[in-house]
Amino acid sequence: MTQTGQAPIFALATGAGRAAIAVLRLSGTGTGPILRALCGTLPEPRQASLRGLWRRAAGAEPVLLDRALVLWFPAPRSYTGEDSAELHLHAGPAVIAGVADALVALGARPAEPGEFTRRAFANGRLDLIEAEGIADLIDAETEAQRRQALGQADGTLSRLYEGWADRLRTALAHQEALIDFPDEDLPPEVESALLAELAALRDAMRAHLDDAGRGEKLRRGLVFTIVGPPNVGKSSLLNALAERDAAIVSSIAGTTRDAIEIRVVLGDVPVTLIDTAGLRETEDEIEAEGVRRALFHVKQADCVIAVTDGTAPPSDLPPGALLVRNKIDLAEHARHQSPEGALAVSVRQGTGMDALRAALADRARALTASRAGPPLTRARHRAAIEESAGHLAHALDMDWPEMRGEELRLAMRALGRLTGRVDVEDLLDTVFGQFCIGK
Ligand SMILES: Nc1nc2c(ncn2[C@@H]2O[C@H](COP(=O)(O)OP(=O)(O)OP(=O)(O)O)[C@@H](O)[C@H]2O)c(=O)[nH]1
Ligand SMILES: [K+]
Ligand SMILES: [Mg+2]
Repeated sequence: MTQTGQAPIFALATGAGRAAIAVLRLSGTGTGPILRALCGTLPEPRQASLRGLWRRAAGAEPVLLDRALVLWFPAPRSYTGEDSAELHLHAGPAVIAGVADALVALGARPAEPGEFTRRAFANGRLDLIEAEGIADLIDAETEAQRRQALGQADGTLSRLYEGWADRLRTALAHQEALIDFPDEDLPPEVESALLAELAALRDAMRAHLDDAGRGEKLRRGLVFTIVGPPNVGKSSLLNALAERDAAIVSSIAGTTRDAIEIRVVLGDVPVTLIDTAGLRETEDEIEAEGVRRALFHVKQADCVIAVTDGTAPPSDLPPGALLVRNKIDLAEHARHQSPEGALAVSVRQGTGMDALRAALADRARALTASRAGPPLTRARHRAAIEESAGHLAHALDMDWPEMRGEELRLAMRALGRLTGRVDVEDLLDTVFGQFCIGK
């Protein structure tokens, strides 16, 4: 990883679309001279200064492109750790294009997605876990997601993993002492303390892994699938929760065929709510495909909302399904007994809907609320920690010190890949490719 000498890159840091201001970011060797060519003099470091931005071509009159606030961040005190700048332009497309052209003429090139953050990583400004936290912060839609992402971006999660890596390093040093001085009279406590520490570390990792994917679910959002027999009011329920007519409702059984997905926020967690075809035996080929899709979405769901109108709920409901008995406004349905634990509602009249919304929000929170400590948030982290814990478990099974040492080294490596300390070149494209351009 190179520390310096990176070519200058630029990108819009703000989104596309009509706006008052567009922030253009510039970073890399040569940012200073480019800025000077563009606006005459370098502003004071880290102070917003109003400057005219000029295009100067040989043999032509200089052209004023915009008057903009310019910020100059000399290395290393910048996001990337390189010489960087921000241009706060008027956000018109012609202004942005004109300045971009001028930057290209001055030797800069448009940035790849995530390239600024990748440089920040290369310059040791943040580790991989923190970089992923920044990507999540950009994507966070709810307060709960924001909190989790910030805990990762600000290093809380990295400190947990670094703490394990430090303990492992110490354990490895003790193990090596046992290998190097087999005949010395090392007190027997050294080995027993080492084994106890390895077991404690393995258990800490397992406890962190064994969290039912809470952090990963909060990051991604949840899937709640609505199922039930035809005509019980599944689509009506989806529309009520979405507060719009997303799905067709009719008195004809078999109305819904394709699964219909909408995004809602329940309990401060983004949830994809899926309405499905009514479950029944059918000769109709299209409806049968709808039923097949419904069952697929039941399998994928974090929570199944099983709707009935007082008739028997679908058999084979997954454990934890939320039972909803609809149409209690109708006399012929009101006399049915609610299945145990079912919420009785009338989607049409709104009866019981607040209780149902509250129950769904509770469910969403329960599936995602972190327990002790910062949660695991990505499959990449899970894989590395599983690998590390696996090597620790092997190490504990080994009687030969050399083999135990080898397992400990492998456990270290897996942890090192987490924060990006070792062996990560092949990972970088995957991690940074997920970023938007300009970050
Ligand atoms: N009386 C009453 N009718 C309702 C209620 N909820 C839905 N309905 C009616 O029940 C009928 C079926 O509603 P849908 O929402 O299409 O039912 P569905 O379960 O999606 O039906 P399929 O997609 O065909 O499986 C419609 O005529 C709705 O207006 C309710 O709470 N009370
Ligand atoms: K229907
Ligand atoms: Mg329907």
